[in-house]
Amino acid sequence: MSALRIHSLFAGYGASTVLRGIDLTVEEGESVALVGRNGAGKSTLLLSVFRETNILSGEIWVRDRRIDALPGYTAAKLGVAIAPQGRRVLPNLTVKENLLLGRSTGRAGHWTLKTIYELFPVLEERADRLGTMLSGGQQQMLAIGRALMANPSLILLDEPSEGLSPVLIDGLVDTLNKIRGAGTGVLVVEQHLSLVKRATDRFVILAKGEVVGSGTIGAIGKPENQALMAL
Ligand SMILES: Nc1ncnc2c1ncn2[C@@H]1O[C@H](COP(=O)(O)OP(=O)(O)OP(=O)(O)O)[C@@H](O)[C@H]1O
Repeated sequence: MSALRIHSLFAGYGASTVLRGIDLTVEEGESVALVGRNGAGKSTLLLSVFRETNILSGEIWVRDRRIDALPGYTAAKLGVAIAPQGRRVLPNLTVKENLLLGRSTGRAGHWTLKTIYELFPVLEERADRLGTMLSGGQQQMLAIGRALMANPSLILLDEPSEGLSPVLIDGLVDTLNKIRGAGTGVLVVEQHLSLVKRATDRFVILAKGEVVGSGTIGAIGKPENQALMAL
């Protein structure tokens, strides 16, 4: 059974339609990169899973449940977590409190404070500091850690490398591979092709709200795919 299946999805904001007939599937434990230019609709697609957009038609399934007409939190209840773009660390909470917040919507499983601290030791060192006192890279770790605390079967990551230095991007590659190794599915919006090449199985290219290409990750550098990514 697929972790996520989106079929012929049309969605947008208010009167504007952004996504035009999207088909996309992520299998259990699979790691998929969603690529394409700014404004292609990648974030809109992730947000649609939580009904934070205006869904016009089409279907969204999480495993065997169709959720496109159910409340936005349904995806979370069924085991999908999101680390949204811009990190959204809660300003008045400590690092530890931010992490525990992630657990409140989730299930039991591999990811606990202990395993998150093993993944990101710096978060344990700074557990009692306010989340907003962390550096950009550390806030990114916190956002990912908070999403993992829900023990999702699928995690959606929106541009996790945004603002990270090359060294931190290497760390992010390791993190994504550890998440995959723990059996958690990944759908990651990402512009850094060097990152997705090292940490995902497959790619899907979005342009102007449509899927225009896809393939196994080894083919992402082919000229025809580069051309589709520039559309
Ligand atoms: N809250 C919103 N209200 C209205 N339009 C929006 C909103 N958010 C995004 N859009 C529009 O939807 C389109 C797709 O944006 P989206 O953020 O999904 O693209 P993206 O592929 O994630 O690109 P980026 O990398 O820039 O985030 C753009 O034209 C954008 O201006």
